[in-house]
Amino acid sequence: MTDCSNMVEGSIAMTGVELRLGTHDFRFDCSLPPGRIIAVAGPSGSGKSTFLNLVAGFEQPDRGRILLAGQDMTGMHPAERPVSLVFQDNNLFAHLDLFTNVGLGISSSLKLSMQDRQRVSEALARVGLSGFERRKPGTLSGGERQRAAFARALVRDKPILLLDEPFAALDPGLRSGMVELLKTLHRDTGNTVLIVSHDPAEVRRLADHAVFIDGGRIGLSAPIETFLKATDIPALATFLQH
Ligand SMILES: Nc1ncnc2c1ncn2[C@@H]1O[C@H](COP(=O)(O)OP(=O)(O)OP(=O)(O)O)[C@@H](O)[C@H]1O
Repeated sequence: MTDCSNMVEGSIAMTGVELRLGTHDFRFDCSLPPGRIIAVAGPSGSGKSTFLNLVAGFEQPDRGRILLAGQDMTGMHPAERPVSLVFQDNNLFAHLDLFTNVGLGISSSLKLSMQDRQRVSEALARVGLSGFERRKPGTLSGGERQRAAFARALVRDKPILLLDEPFAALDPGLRSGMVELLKTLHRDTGNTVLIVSHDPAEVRRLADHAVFIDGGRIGLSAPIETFLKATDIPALATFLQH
């Protein structure tokens, strides 16, 4: 039977991907389901951010191919890929107000049409930040800043959303609110979410599918029910116990 998953918008596949960074070797092969929330877990230094950076295009493989939505994206610049990103430190520009920060998700030169401006306002409303348009990031709480970063990702309207520990800097109460917001946004957009997480409880609450990375290799890529039962992989068993 032919595997058609790569043809679907939002699918992520790596074939024979190899990369060397300093003394570290990475080798990834995977085909991830589109339209799902996919957790990327693993010990510190195992290669989770590197995996995301390869999908985003911030790292280029020495060998192998990266396919997004069925298209070969190997060698392509991050801006050309069907991805948007949210990092732990939200990457907002401190000297620009929220409207402008979110507008940058649409146009780096801030040439915004009336329709674009409408989209910025709608994205801010969707993350609960209506009325915050003229506020600078420094006047916001950590949770509000992270919601603004989500709004910027939303206006980009890309089929794949990459999240590198987006809630790590937030306290537990805010984290759980952000997990619910992410689930709602995912339900509304149907995009593929790839989220690096150190927190097994977060993985359980969020993910449909999970990838476990250990020593620069994928130890397991499986639906969440299988993943949570795979205690025969010692490093995964340790992760799940935390
Ligand atoms: N540009 C680089 N040059 C040399 N080594 C690098 C480079 N980038 C990453 N590494 C190393 O590769 C390994 C994997 O890094 P990576 O950031 O992908 O791990 P991680 O699983 O995301 O870790 P953490 O959970 O601690 O954030 C680390 O040991 C890191 O120091």
